[in-house]
Amino acid sequence: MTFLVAVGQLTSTANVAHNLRQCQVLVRKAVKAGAKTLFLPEASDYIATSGEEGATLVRPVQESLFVRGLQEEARREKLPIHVGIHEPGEDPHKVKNTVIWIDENGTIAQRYQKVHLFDVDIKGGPVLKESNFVEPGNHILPPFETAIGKVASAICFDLRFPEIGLALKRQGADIITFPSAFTVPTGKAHWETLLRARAIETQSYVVAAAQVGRHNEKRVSYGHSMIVDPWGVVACELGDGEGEPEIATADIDHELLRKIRREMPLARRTDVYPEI
Ligand SMILES: O=C(O)CNC(=O)[C@H](CS)NC(=O)CCC(=O)C(=O)O
Repeated sequence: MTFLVAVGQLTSTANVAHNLRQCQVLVRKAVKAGAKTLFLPEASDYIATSGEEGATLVRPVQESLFVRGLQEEARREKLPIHVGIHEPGEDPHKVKNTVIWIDENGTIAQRYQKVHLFDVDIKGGPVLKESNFVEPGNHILPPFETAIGKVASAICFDLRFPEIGLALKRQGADIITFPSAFTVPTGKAHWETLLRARAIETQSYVVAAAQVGRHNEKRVSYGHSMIVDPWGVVACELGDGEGEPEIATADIDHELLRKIRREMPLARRTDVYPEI
């Protein structure tokens, strides 16, 4: 069985209403292309200039015009949407970096909170301290059954930790998602290699919707949203241009998944190293 899916790419800013309109354009394009699910980037609801600005924009999902707008789209188009957002933290000064699965009825059926936070200080490169304004999650979300297969959610910087992908695969994932907002220097150096490595070692589809371009005077994202097949082939990819939000589509082919897993079983030596 084969299912066409779409990754959407946009440039979120601090204007939540505008970001929703951009995502609605992506929904239109995904529907027109015949996609059965739309995957949107990390922080699609907003990318703020500071943690303080973010704190003024974050809303609980029930009160979020962004989330409610996408729930309406999902229900109207019968199109599941996987989208990265922010939610209020337990600490009023912090937020949660989450991704939600809105099913074809418009219901939020799944939710994952990013467990690895991006705290870097690279000489001549990005300086970002996500833990200053984000609370980390403490759980992996077990892969969940959907019409396109078993989907597993991880977010952006989680991509650098093979353990999370391996754990999700062991729990039954067919498709592992990494909604992202990668920086340009780290994206150039590592993005495609990491995504392909995760696909090859888990023998799973990797779906990576990414933010692109200039969000504000401080932040630019790498783009290059892609879907990688379980053999490590880049099945579709977008560029790094700003402007109209764009989608790319690829098939999730369950025959190919089964074939690759059958032909090259990755039997682990858990007597030699720990099981993940
Ligand atoms: O909450 C927001 O506003 C959006 N979140 C992000 O952009 C996050 C945390 S700052 N970005 C990353 O994790 C980039 C990782 C990366 O670039 C790498 O691993 O190289």
